[in-house]
Amino acid sequence: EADLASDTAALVALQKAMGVLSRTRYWNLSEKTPCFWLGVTCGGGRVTELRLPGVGLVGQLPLGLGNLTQLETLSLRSNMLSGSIPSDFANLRSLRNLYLQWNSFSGEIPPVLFSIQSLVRLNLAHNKFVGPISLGFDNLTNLQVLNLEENQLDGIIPDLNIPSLNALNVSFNRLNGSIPSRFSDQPANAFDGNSLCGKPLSPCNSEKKKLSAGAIAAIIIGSLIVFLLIVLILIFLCRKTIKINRPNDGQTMATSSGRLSSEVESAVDGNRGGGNERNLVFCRKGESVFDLEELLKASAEVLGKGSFGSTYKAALDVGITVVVKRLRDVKVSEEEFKEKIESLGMMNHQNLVPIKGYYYGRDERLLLCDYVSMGSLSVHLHGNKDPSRTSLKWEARVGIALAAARGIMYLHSRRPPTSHGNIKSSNILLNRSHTACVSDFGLIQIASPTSTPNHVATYRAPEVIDPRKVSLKADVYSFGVVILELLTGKAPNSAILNDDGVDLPRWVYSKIEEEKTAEVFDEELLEYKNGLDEMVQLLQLAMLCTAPHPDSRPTMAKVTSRIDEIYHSILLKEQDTSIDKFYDVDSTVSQQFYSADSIMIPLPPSI
Ligand SMILES: Nc1ncnc2c1ncn2[C@@H]1O[C@H](COP(=O)(O)OP(=O)(O)OP(=O)(O)O)[C@@H](O)[C@H]1O
Repeated sequence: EADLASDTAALVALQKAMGVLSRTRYWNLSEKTPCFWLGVTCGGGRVTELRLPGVGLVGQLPLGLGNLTQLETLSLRSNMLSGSIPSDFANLRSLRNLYLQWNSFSGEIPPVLFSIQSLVRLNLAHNKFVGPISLGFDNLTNLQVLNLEENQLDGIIPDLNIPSLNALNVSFNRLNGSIPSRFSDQPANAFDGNSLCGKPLSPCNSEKKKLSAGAIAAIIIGSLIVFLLIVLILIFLCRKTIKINRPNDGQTMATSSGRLSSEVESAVDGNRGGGNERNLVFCRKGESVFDLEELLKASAEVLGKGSFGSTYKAALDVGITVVVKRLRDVKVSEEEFKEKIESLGMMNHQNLVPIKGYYYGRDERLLLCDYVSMGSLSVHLHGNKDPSRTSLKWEARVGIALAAARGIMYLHSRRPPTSHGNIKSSNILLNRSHTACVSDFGLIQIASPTSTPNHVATYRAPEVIDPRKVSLKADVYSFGVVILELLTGKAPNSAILNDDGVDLPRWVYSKIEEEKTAEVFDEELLEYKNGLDEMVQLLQLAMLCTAPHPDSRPTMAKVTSRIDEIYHSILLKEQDTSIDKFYDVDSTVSQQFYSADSIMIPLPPSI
């Protein structure tokens, strides 16, 4: 007979398989009941909810979870789970909500899911499921929401007969054919990124009328003429130098586009000839799926002009989008440049933006990295002050700080340790899962900043006179400024501060000294009255990081573990208040990161 003891056994099996849960702080085995463990909710003496989103679970789910026969909600979203779904999930007879999105589950959609008839919401989006969408879904007679977005599913969309289903999303798979008419009232974007036709997308050309030979010949000749005209226009356009408008503000995305060649081709050409043609060098085998010619042909957009030169987003014809950085002022020899970039290219961590490769010519040095699509932290915090915009939630801010800290800690823990040298909010980028990744690491040691924009200096530790002489402790200082930026919502180079001639740490110090600590926090954070303790803890950490003397600053390892504790304490509180909006009610992760409305709650005058 199943009881709380068998629930506990299931959780212990999960804990054993998932290293991260072994930290007794979160799942303390000496407690009599698991009902107070992180992410666990009980009802009627049994475990009814298990929510562990984004806690770093890695590997395959073990057998045993099937013991949780009263479980109603299982959320393991945004982890790094892989493999398949254990067969004993068939025993989860009460399961209504299963959220497994943003993991790396693979193989065909496991048939065991089709036996969980109680399912109401099933989210398998952003995994690596392959194969067809099975008619087995028809067994799920209570299903209301099915999200299969961004997997690698192929074949047709079967005519699933699930009367309760009111939201289906199969976008970004490899599906083809016509959309069954029963799904024609779904939004068109639920089918994007496939080869589908029929309502709500454009109609399928099912009726092929017979054409005469003459008509066919006329169509072919007509198409050829149009094709030739297009080619001629394209050749004309490519020869003409297309001026790319640069944005005035480095944080604004340019909208006008042209070819990358219009910016860099002449300088690259200068390196060619004499039988000494140079090409792109890729850091990892298997990435060299395009060459310099193709890169130059890519359509390009200026992302901004940073301290090392201009940065472009280049969309190649092969379907890959990369970021190209022109390093204006490379100070090291070619040999040193190659060695350094190749060693930076070996840095492999989920919170770093990987360097893909480079081009080294006489007049032109290009650096290639992955394009990170959801914009920089700087843009999210300060980009658009339109009152109707959505603000970055408190939990998301701390999650970003934690992810960035992990990326930087990875650099610091290399042998020999690598300093980042240029930590700031425009170098912390958010990927599609809103995970923060740190970019531009190590570049300061090979390229001199062409200019020293004000905003670089505002992140720089006071002891750093020569920006190339960076240290691990100087990184900790810059990261401390980023934390203050997250807490205050103020850009370190903002006019309010700079007009008074103070930098962000000094402004915060002065507020604390005046006993006006409450004024330090971003107004948008005031709605999280429950988070005040953690805000103060994070503020204390940021103050330590920005201590004027480098020896007084903690190491990145200490900073990371402290933020980790603060983050988990926030998760635990959310758990206590069981605010459903925090997790999974919606099928998209992004909606969980932002809150639209901010309610002003007065803080005590001093803390
Ligand atoms: N890999 C990337 N993916 C997406 N956006 C990027 C990427 N790298 C840079 N950006 C964005 O492009 C813009 C310009 O970047 P760039 O690195 O040239 O300048 P910066 O970050 O402002 O200053 P710095 O050169 O000192 O790092 C910034 O808004 C940055 O957030």
